[in-house]
Amino acid sequence: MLAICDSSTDSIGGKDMLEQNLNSMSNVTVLRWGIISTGKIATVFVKDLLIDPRTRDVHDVVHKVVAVGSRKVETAQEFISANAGGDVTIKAYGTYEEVYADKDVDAIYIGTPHTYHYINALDAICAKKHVLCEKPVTSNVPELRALLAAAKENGVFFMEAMWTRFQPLPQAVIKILDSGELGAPVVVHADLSGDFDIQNIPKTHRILDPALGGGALLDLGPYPLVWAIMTLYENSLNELTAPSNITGSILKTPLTGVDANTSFTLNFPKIGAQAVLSCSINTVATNPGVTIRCEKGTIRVAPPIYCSKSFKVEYFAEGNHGGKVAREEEKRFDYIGHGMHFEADEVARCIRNGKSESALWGHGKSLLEMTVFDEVRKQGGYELPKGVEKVL
Ligand SMILES: NC(=O)C1=CN([C@@H]2O[C@H](COP(=O)(O)OP(=O)(O)OC[C@H]3O[C@@H](n4cnc5c(N)ncnc54)[C@H](OP(=O)(O)O)[C@@H]3O)[C@@H](O)[C@H]2O)C=CC1
Ligand SMILES: O=C1OC[C@@H](O)[C@H](O)[C@H]1O
Repeated sequence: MLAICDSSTDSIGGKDMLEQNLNSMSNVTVLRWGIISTGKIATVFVKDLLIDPRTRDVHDVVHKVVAVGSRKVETAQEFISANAGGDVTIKAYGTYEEVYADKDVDAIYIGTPHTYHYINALDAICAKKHVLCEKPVTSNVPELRALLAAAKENGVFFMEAMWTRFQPLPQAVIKILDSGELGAPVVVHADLSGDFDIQNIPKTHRILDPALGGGALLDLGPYPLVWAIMTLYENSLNELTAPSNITGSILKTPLTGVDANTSFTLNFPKIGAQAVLSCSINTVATNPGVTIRCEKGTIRVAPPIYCSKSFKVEYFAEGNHGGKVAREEEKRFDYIGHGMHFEADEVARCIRNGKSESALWGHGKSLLEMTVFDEVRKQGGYELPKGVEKVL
């Protein structure tokens, strides 16, 4: 299982430079990953995993890709050549099952389309592998509950890949809110939209195909929602009190019937705050992508809200209720890589520490997310085709 190395051990296999250099590092946890699927986001994830953590000033964990599974072995081989420098120590498999069964794999990353997350994660969990599963974690709440029960039964770590939660910018925003300098939050607006050129892409594209959970809500909705969760649900004044009165409105595209434009709201009565959220697949994102309106000022987060690199804070003049800005600050963030390594580091640390879930993005927050999506789909009349949801 997980290898914990100190300077006196040679228990890490492989011959690449990074591993050889590990001999000079002490107490480093090496997490050995199996990658499920070879699509767009799996590519980004693997590239981030393979950045030498020391260049990111991370010295306690190291990620090693040991296996890649695809529906075709040739695709897995091409993926390794293109994204892992053709590393011959990485095993290419033509089925996902072989990755789950591989004894060298500690943790599985799942990057398949939404409606496959449940079955892929369940198979991995049943093979007693730890799991990091792309967002949205499942198609609905019952699927997620079944996965959480399976993870508990098999004693494995499970996390939705909500990478935004682990990035430095949101942590800085949360710190400002928690400092109380801006007073309590009142309204949070967040949007993630993307122009997917839906009139011209094939109807089988995952963003349009209802069988793959297509549409804006399940693909883009997790990001406005994570901002609401981070700023309102997690707000120290709210004490993790669940939102009430979830509303949702869906405008479907006649192309395939998936939601092209969705807006949804959540009330947080304990702190008197509301989240107003939206997502679209046929227009570009708003700028700012997130606006956090507080009693004494406003935070504006630049798009893309899933890995924003800057935000502005406006501080209102003392005693001014008209919103006159007395002071404005801009904060910028930069880091090596795309930003998925932060969540991978969290997985490695949680597993090293024997945790079943992350304290930052744990099971309860994924459950809240899926509860919101189920409710919004219900109110908006968006049903997935029969048989797509594996647990109802
Ligand atoms: N965190 C983030 O920023 C992002 C997350 N995502 C999430 O990741 C997931 C995948 O998105 P993305 O990488 O863009 O998707 P892609 O279509 O690019 O890749 C999906 C991969 O899943 C595998 N797959 C298995 N079954 C199917 C099927 N029936 N149809 C199509 N592909 C299948 C394929 O890999 P193979 O052929 O090797 O088996 C395919 O390459 C989604 O759930 C999405 O929400 C997506 C983009 C960004
Ligand atoms: O997670 C995501 O973030 C970026 C989007 O372009 C993508 O479709 C989505 O899956």
